[in-house]
Amino acid sequence: MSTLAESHDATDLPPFDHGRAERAIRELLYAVGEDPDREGLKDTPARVARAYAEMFAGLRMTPESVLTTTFDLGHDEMVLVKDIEVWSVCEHHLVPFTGSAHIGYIPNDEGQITGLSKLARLVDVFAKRPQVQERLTSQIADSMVEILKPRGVIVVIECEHLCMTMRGVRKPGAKTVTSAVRGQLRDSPTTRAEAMSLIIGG
Ligand SMILES: Nc1nc2c(ncn2[C@@H]2O[C@H](COP(=O)(O)OP(=O)(O)OP(=O)(O)O)[C@@H](O)[C@H]2O)c(=O)[nH]1
Ligand SMILES: [Zn+2]
Repeated sequence: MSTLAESHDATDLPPFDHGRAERAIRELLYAVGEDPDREGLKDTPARVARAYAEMFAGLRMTPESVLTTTFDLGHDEMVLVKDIEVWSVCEHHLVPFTGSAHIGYIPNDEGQITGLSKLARLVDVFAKRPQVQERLTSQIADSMVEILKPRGVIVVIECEHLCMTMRGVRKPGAKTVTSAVRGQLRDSPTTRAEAMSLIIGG
């Protein structure tokens, strides 16, 4: 499994190689029996390359670059942002998985908290990469621990994987739920139960 440290190498990556992606898409179109030079497809390799650059933009982003703004509000109790939309790409089939992330944390003793939108941005840093849902979940939790140094973190993600819906086992509606719990939220069943009831409840 890749570690948080690996994700920190993101800024060392060369820029997205549009030419290479376009050549690969042309090849793929030949492989499926299509003619990439026919009218309807002639711009497709370039379009797909641009789409992939966007879908995998998180490879070139770091959690430090988004978890920047912190406020010293002195609030030392749980902060929870629910229902953050997730769009990621399954690294096994390169098709989307989509759903919601719920992120809660208990700030450290100084009550140092981050901007709410930064948590949603953090989801995209790790979602916009070839992913598996388990790693997406733990990378979000571990980067919060490392950067915000909170007393506890809980990340719950629920997604539907198109590789299980549009192909293969074909089970639309099946949802995968993953969680990563760190610090006080892991150690204290009462605090964890409170977080879970906030996530599950209205
Ligand atoms: N644990 C985990 N598995 C995933 C995720 N996304 C896709 N998968 C699974 O990855 C597995 C890949 O299985 P393989 O047998 O190698 O591939 P496959 O023949 O295409 O498998 P099927 O999807 O069952 O047709 C499948 O069971 C997928 O459901 C994920 O985020 N986490
Ligand atoms: Zn898949």
